Amino acid sequence: MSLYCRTFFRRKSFGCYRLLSTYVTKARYLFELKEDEEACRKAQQTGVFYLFHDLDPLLQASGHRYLVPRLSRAELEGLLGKFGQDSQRIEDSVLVGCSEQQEAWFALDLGLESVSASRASLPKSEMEAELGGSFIKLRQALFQLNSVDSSLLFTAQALLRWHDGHQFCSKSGQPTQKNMAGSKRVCPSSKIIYYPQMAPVVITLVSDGARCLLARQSSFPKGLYSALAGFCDIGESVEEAVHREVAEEVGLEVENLQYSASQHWPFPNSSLMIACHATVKPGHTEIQVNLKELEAAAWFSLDEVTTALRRKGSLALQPSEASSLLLPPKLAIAHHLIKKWVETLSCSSLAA
Ligand SMILES: NC(=O)C1=CN([C@@H]2O[C@H](COP(=O)(O)OP(=O)(O)OC[C@H]3O[C@@H](n4cnc5c(N)ncnc54)[C@H](OP(=O)(O)O)[C@@H]3O)[C@@H](O)[C@H]2O)C=CC1
Ligand SMILES: [Mg+2]
Repeated sequence: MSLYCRTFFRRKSFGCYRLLSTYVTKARYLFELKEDEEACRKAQQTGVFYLFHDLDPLLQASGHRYLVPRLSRAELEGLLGKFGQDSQRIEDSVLVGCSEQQEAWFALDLGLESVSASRASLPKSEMEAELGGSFIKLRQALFQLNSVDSSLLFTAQALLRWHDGHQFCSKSGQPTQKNMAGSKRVCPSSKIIYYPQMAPVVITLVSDGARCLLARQSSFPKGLYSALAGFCDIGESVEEAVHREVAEEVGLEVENLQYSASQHWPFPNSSLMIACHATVKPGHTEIQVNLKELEAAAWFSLDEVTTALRRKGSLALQPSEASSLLLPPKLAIAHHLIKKWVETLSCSSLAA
């Protein structure tokens, strides 16, 4: 019995430690798969595979929802055989997680061409017919997926996209090689190791104590307003990025920064969203919108925001509501920032 299994069973007998020990066991197993090529190759024999085609995940419609099918190794080999591919192609997969029982989960894109290994894109519609599903844009499928599936597919897509864009070393120009798990790429010539990257982005909900500041870009759906967001510049701390972005976008100075939460966000590439609350200095609330960045920005009252939060299916409005304020969907961290602000303000006004 391996060290990991022993830990799992010993801790399992103490009910309250079960969750922690399962989590630790999984984390250590995934670490092992990233570090040990043979262990990862072995895990590919018993693991399951999520399929993508040109970064679009394979989904199956079930009523108004989408299910995310997974293929066993044998099913995947059978599929590849039908398209004249051997099982070597499975080594293009990237590790995206594992179950509590240490079944490893991989993602494999059969639509992207691998330049260095000269692997061709497999025909999309023939594969869909074979698999009884469709490769659908993740943005389009987002609202029909449950949160666990969407988070897994976000991760898988981000990792596959990163590998697709890093097939060559930027110093030597030579092809880079993926490790088995897909947690890095190495250039055999320059010896440079490349790791998957995320761009840090700060997102801030600014309040003046009674109202919150929301803004929109011209690309947003009509009526949609969100918190202020912006990419961190190189060399900046999160605090510096928040101060700069708010100043750049709406011409205000903020104080009382409070970290709230974070989120991986896949659009347009991989970002790490760092969400904060902040307030403006008393009396300094006049907005000066930077029209190069935003279409509009305004202060919204607790009532206006509460009403908008209550609105169901917020991105599909009735004609009578066409001029109403719309807020970001639940899966966006901006939604949670706004909801938290409403809850905090509502509690403090009740207590007063
Ligand atoms: N999950 C959520 O709740 C929310 C997520 N977001 C996300 O936050 C991100 C930032 O928001 P946004 O207001 O657009 O950002 P910014 O205010 O920083 O403006 C975007 C511009 O920054 C430049 N830029 C600088 N660094 C990067 C980089 N690493 N990647 C891409 N562009 C960069 C680009 O300009 P140029 O191309 O001209 O060089 C881009 O057009 C977006 O990806 C957006 O999807 C935003 C709001 C809510
Ligand atoms: Mg911005």
